[in-house]
Amino acid sequence: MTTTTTTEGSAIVTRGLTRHYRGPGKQTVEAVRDLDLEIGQGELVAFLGPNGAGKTTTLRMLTTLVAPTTGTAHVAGHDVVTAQRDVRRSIGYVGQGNGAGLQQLGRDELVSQGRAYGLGRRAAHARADELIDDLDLTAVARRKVSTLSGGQRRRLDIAMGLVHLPRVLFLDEPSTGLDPQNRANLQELVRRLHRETGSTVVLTTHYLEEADALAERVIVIDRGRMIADASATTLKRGLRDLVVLGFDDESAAATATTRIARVGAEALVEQTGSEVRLRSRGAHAEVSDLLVDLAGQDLAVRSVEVARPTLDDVFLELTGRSLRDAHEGAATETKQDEDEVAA
Ligand SMILES: Nc1ncnc2c1ncn2[C@@H]1O[C@H](COP(=O)(O)OP(=O)(O)OP(=O)(O)O)[C@@H](O)[C@H]1O
Repeated sequence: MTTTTTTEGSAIVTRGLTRHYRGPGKQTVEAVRDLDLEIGQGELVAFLGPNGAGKTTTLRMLTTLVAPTTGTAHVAGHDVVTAQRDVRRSIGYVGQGNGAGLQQLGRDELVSQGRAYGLGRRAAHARADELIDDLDLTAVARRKVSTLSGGQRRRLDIAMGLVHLPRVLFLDEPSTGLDPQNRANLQELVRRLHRETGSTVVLTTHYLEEADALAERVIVIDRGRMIADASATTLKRGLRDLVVLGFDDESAAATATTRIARVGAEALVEQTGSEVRLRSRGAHAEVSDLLVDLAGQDLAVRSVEVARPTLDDVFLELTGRSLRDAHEGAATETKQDEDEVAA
């Protein structure tokens, strides 16, 4: 059965999308709560949030792998509950595990995937060769999957997700576990794919830098709820720069902290050893006035660093917690696999 949403041009539309699981002690875990979302054709979107925020559950509902408890979701115009086959035909999904079979050659995996999506033998071979070319997989394609590096396997997984030219590509934490160089390569690959194919790309990440560098739109998720939805630039607009002033020693920094707090031009003064950290809206203008004032007090500033706001600052502003801390805290929680509340 094919259903069509009323929202023209949208790749993804959700209304009140919610998923509960049964957690330890039989209490209900609200993994995703009341998500209203609209993602247009051709957008590149990142779901950003700490461990356990609900990113994977959202992706699994949008890819028909998990049924919503309540609410609705349409992907490429099809209902994820009543038109699962249509949804699956329209999407590519690269999950957190490696999708490729270990003993197969990379190219054979691509061909098998094409066949699984209904391509004829000749078409599946042609598509595999096209992807090998496009994604620079020539060396990878001739080797057994078990011998590939983490970065090579992720690239092969992405190629497998693209075999049937999906309208919407979902990537669940594509660069987790990769070293910085491979992460940068993978991000470049995603950017290029998005540019060249015009597909909608939705990825999850808990790397702030990745969301910042890659996505046109960042949807911040925390504790199952969407708490922000905008471009990284818009999210950071209005937040203060971080200014770190270095002094000769702790006592000079303490005197400077008192002075800065008294002058009151800057906000959130905090001393750590011989450094003073503060937030400033117009760091460049304010800091030069401050340096003149401190020099007038015989307080020599030995170093000045000014950092623009990051997405971590956005998360802190929204939740009162740093994303990095939230991430570590949640990582200690246990997952109760296979103990799901029936939808
Ligand atoms: N199968 C399951 N059974 C019970 N609880 C689950 C299950 N899957 C997820 N959860 C719980 O649902 C919440 C959301 O988990 P989810 O995996 O969606 O988060 P996430 O943002 O993708 O995290 P990560 O970055 O660690 O992948 C967590 O509290 C998690 O423990």
